[in-house]
Amino acid sequence: MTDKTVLLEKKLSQAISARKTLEEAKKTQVSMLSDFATRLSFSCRGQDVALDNQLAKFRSALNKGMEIEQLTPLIETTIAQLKQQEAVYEANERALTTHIQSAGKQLQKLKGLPDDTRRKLRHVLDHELGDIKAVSEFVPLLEKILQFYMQTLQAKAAPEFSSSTRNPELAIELLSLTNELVFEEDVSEQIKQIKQSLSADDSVDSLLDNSVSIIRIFAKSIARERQSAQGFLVSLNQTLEELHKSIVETTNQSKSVNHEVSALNKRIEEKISTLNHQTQQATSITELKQLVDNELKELSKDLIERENIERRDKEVLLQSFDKINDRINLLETKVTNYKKRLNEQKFKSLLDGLTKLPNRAAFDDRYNQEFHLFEVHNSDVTLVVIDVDHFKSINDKYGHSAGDKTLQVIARALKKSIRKADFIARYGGEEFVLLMPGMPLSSAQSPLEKIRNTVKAIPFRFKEKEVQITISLGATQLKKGDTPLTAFDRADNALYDAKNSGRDKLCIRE
Ligand SMILES: Nc1nc2c(ncn2[C@@H]2O[C@H](COP(=O)(O)OP(=O)(O)OP(=O)(O)O)[C@@H](O)[C@H]2O)c(=O)[nH]1
Repeated sequence: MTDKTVLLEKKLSQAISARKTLEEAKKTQVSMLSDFATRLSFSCRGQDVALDNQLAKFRSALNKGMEIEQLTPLIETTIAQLKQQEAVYEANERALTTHIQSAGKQLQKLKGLPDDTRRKLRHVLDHELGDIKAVSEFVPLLEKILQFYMQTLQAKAAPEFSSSTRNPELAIELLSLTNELVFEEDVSEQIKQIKQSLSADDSVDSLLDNSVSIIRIFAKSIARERQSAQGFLVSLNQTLEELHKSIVETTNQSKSVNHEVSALNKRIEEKISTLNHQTQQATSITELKQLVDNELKELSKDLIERENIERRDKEVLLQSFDKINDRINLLETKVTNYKKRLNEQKFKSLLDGLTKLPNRAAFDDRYNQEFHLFEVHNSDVTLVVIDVDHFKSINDKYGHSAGDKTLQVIARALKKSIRKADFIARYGGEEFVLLMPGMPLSSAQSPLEKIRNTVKAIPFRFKEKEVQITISLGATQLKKGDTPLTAFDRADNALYDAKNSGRDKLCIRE
């Protein structure tokens, strides 16, 4: 073997080996490509039956290892089919957007859609829907809209007032209304039970029951009050009529007696004048004596008769006066009784006469209820005792009525400075108490400081002098283990702290 042959052989062997490597590489590439195409075709499966069949043919051709020339027509048909499918996709996407838009708009029109849901829905329709770039992005969006539908359906399906729905604000309002009303003694037990029930159970069902009971009691009490007022007026009228009759009778009696007496007087006068005339005509003492004797007898008869008439008249008059007196006394008793009843009602009333704020009795009632609620719900309740500083000196310097006016102005300012849920009362003298349900002590400090400054800023003017009046406040929060008394004492001690540290201050005791 020549050197040339050896070289040729070596080159041939190298060429064969290179070709093998190339073929192997191509085989791997084709296999990878075919695998990729197969997987891709699988992921498109289920979109369209014709496309599915076409892709199945393509996969089988790849698996059989068909040559590219054989695959080409298959690929071309598949591409055409895919293009068609793409157009269908785009149309579907547009239709989906339109459907979601219109479903969302319908949902927006529904009543009872919760506010938060309405806001989120608007965001989905106005922003998120426009940002969609692939069909798959519709899925979370649709999930969201489905949730909105469910929330709306739930809100609609729930009865507006489920019997177990709770409404503590309404319970408190009913309690304070019940406190402000004045009820008769015989329903006090019933009212007590209603108040207890309002404190213990603030479900709508129980509130409705209690409201109906209160209205019933109130309607009954109004009817009774009206009946009693009517009865009083009828009996007043009757007594006045009887009085009038007695007076008319007495006047008539007096008139007729007067008439009789003046006729008698006339007769007496005539007799005296006749006697006078006859005495002048008499010629002898015996005749005169006889004449005077006779006339005097007649005269004394007339005088006795007049005396009798006058005595009788006096008796009748006295009787009549007694009758009138009795009637007037009766009238007086009736008016006094009625006045007493009105006064009792006023006394029982829970408003303080001077400041028109709830009084101490009203506070005690409310405080006990609030305490009970605190024990049941363990809610935050702040209790504040407020006292006007150096109030005695206002009385001393500017008079008691200036003091009264000051209390009225401060009471009005306090009332205006608190929340609707708060309860303020005049506890006595120059002392006020404030209950702040649902308010933790830590949050109460800022509004209480505001109240202090509001009172301080009131421009009082006495005897042409500007006077600044301040208040001291002691606050605490009801806590576990408290009794109404211990909590109140704590607030009172906080007030002493404020007084002892210079007044015009808010002090707290936890
Ligand atoms: N004008 C008026 N004065 C009242 C009324 N009720 C209580 N007072 C007076 O309020 C004063 C309260 O005085 P004190 O309790 O000594 O307290 P203070 O003088 O305000 O002093 P500090 O509380 O220590 O700042 C007393 O003089 C009472 O007579 C009221 O309804 N009208």
